[in-house]
Amino acid sequence: MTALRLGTRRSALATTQSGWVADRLREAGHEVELVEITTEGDVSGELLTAIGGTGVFAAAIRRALLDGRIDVAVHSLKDLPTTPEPGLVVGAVPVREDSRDVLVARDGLTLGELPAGSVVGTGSPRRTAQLAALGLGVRIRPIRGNVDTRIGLVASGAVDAVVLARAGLARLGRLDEATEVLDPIQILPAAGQGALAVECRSDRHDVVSAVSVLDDPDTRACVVAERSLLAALEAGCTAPIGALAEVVEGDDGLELSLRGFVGSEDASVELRRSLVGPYDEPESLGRRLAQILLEDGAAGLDMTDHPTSGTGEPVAADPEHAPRQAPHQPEQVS
Ligand SMILES: NCc1[nH]cc(CCC(=O)O)c1CC(=O)O
Repeated sequence: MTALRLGTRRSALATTQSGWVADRLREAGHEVELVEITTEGDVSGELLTAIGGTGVFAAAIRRALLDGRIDVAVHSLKDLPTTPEPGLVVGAVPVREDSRDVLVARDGLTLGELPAGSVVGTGSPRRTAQLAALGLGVRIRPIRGNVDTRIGLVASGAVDAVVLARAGLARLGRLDEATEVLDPIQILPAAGQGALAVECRSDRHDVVSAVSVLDDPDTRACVVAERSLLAALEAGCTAPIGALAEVVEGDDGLELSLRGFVGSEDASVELRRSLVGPYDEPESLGRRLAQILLEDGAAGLDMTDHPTSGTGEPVAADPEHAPRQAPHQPEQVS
């Protein structure tokens, strides 16, 4: 096999993630060449929920795979639509980072220490709905932009705090800027958060076999359960849904524990349920938990992708706040 062409977006997070996968493949004896891909989400300044959700990032990369311009693509799993793409396969789900969200607040504050009326920036309906459900009296301001931009909004005083994925900060080496790790009891992460998907063409058996060494079965089982929950709720990737699966020790060996949150951004609905099931049936576990959530009240909610309805003016990705990256490289909503 000649060098594997690994497609990557140009953002700091994307290149870090792709670089990590490239290094693992090189360790396994493969030659790897990085190929840069620009996506619609990278060039538009719109709120992501307004331009069709996070799928815009995955779509351009998937086209490059299908066209044969690249052999391998690395996605943040939480940004990958649950609908399978014909002709493509997730060849590996590497071991995942800590899946939790973190708070980055002014003056080292925690969520509980933020005074009522504080402004929390997030473009994620999932984070908005769960923050609202906590009843803290904070105001949500919709924002977008890459990690650097979002942290910059706290530094400049535009917002009092932002909520980010811990995994993103960890990969960028900026974990020390988090002021609190948010317990999933309060804020459940997005399905697949902290995990990567290594995607390739299903007819390229040489590539499928090369990337398979990166697969972590426990992580794969967990993210399959989480994504099955999302799919069974027929929810878009920007829906106000949280999901977290963990491998637990059962009476007869390993089992999967799955927790789910479904809510609305105005906190009029907030549902949390959990279920434990067999390790080797993650898909059914997700479907069964979705059924319970639907029966208990999620059925009436609109969970298709829709523009987020925060309480303040959107704060666009401001180039001034992102000195270390070009302004057209925002991260996705989640
Ligand atoms: N929503 C965009 C996005 N996609 C993946 C990550 C971080 C890494 C991950 O969750 O795997 C982030 C940043 C964030 O939500 O703060």
